[in-house]
Amino acid sequence: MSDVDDLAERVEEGELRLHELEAHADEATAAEVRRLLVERRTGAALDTVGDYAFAPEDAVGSNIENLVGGAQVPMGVVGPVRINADDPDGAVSGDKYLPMATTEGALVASVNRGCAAIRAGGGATARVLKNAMTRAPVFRVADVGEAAETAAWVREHTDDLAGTAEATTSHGELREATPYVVGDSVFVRFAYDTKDAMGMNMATIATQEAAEHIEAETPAELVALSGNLCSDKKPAAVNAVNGRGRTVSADVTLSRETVADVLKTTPEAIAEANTRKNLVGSAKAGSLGFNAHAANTVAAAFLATGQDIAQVVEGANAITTVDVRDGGDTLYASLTIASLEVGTVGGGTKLPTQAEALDVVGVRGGGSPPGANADALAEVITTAALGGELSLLGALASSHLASAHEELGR
Ligand SMILES: CC(C)(COP(=O)([O-])OP(=O)([O-])OC[C@H]1O[C@@H](n2cnc3c(N)ncnc32)[C@H](O)[C@@H]1OP(=O)([O-])[O-])[C@@H](O)C(=O)NCCC(=O)NCCSC(=O)C[C@@](C)(O)CC(=O)[O-]
Ligand SMILES: NC(=O)C1=CN([C@@H]2O[C@H](COP(=O)(O)OP(=O)(O)OC[C@H]3O[C@@H](n4cnc5c(N)ncnc54)[C@H](OP(=O)(O)O)[C@@H]3O)[C@@H](O)[C@H]2O)C=CC1
Repeated sequence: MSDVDDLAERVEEGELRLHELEAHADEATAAEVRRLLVERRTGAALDTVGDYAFAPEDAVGSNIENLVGGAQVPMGVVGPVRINADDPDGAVSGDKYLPMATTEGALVASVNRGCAAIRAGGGATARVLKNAMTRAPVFRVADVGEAAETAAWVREHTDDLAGTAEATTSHGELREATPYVVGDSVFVRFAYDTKDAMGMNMATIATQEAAEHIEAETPAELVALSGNLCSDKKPAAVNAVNGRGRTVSADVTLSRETVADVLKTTPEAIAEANTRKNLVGSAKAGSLGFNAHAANTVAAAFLATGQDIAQVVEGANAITTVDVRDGGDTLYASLTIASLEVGTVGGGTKLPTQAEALDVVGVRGGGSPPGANADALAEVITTAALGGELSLLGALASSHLASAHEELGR
């Protein structure tokens, strides 16, 4: 009997649990045993799932549990994204390609068209305006008096809390610790500069120590290390207003000719579509996203480059503005993403296809100075997403959305 059959039988007999296989076999064999068992129990064939390119030992223990194989998503590329041309003040300058992984036909073509328009306009300007990954524990106190006492202590001891939190990391820096009181609950929203890491593990580990410091010095007792005022992976106005991860803005000015040649419409039609759709429509919908589809570029770039895909929720907190200028000769457009949570170290960024995708952008690993690579990635994603906004607004304004998806998307 092979190792695989023997281990599968031990699981069937209840001697081993599915997640205990790595204690008895290497990671590749453990995954093979799981595929066999899942195939037997469900009738599914997992031949393609089992045909994956990463080394299982690189993923098990840091990226995945109960590994069975790999999910493959087609990857395309857009660009070049022309950004901060001859402008040394941005985190990135020049022409960059951006890999995008998606199954939505017409998406890459659309973002690519927007990038062509941006190039024709001489390129976009982009800036990271804030870098603040947050974690907000919730504490229990007896009453409002104790809550006020705790909040005051936090406000007066931010430097002490920074010392405690930063002892857990050689890269993270505590920027803010903002208390919020709701009756007998106290929340403290810790915000860190996490350099090139997206920073959720880093911030969580640092905040555990800081929370224990608060418990030692105040009447507060920790209830939950994440009290949802962070706010991670849930739609939340706090992120849209205060930012989370990188807050990034990009803008471009296009000539009337470029709008006509590349986007097949006029500046006025794009501006009207933006106002009625992205502003009025979003307001009527009660949306946090005053944009057309920023999440499309964010999600596809996140999948390609090893980001935490659930944080597309925050990446959709974006506002698109459009303005007809110079008496109708030009179209000004901007996209501001309030909470774009990206890293070039940590998480999924070390896996092979993801690392290669980061190489395409030129931002694999730690930057010089630390934080520079994640800032650059944030600027490139935001600029490409601005291209996506221009292209979709153009398609809507010229009634090309349905036909484009008939042709490329089904
Ligand atoms: C499909 C296009 C781009 C055609 O657009 P077009 O203007 O007919 O294309 P073109 O052949 O004239 O080419 C113009 C440029 O587009 C790019 N381009 C053109 N074709 C390709 C291609 N095959 N592959 C790669 N790039 C392509 C390329 O950059 C090209 O320039 P060139 O390089 O040739 O100098 C256009 O009609 C379009 O963008 N439509 C909109 C589609 C779109 O934005 N879909 C997004 C997803 S919709 C969604 O998920 C969200 C939604 C809609 O529900 C949100 C909401 O509620 O609004
Ligand atoms: N714990 C949680 O609550 C949550 C976790 N996640 C997951 O967290 C992971 C991402 O967390 P994250 O903290 O980014 O990654 P990691 O946990 O992988 O940690 C990254 C570490 O890399 C080190 N590092 C080396 N070079 C640099 C550099 N140039 N800049 C910054 N750090 C550097 C830092 O170590 P050092 O700190 O020692 O300096 C840093 O803590 C993802 O897998 C995500 O899915 C997502 C949501 C919530």
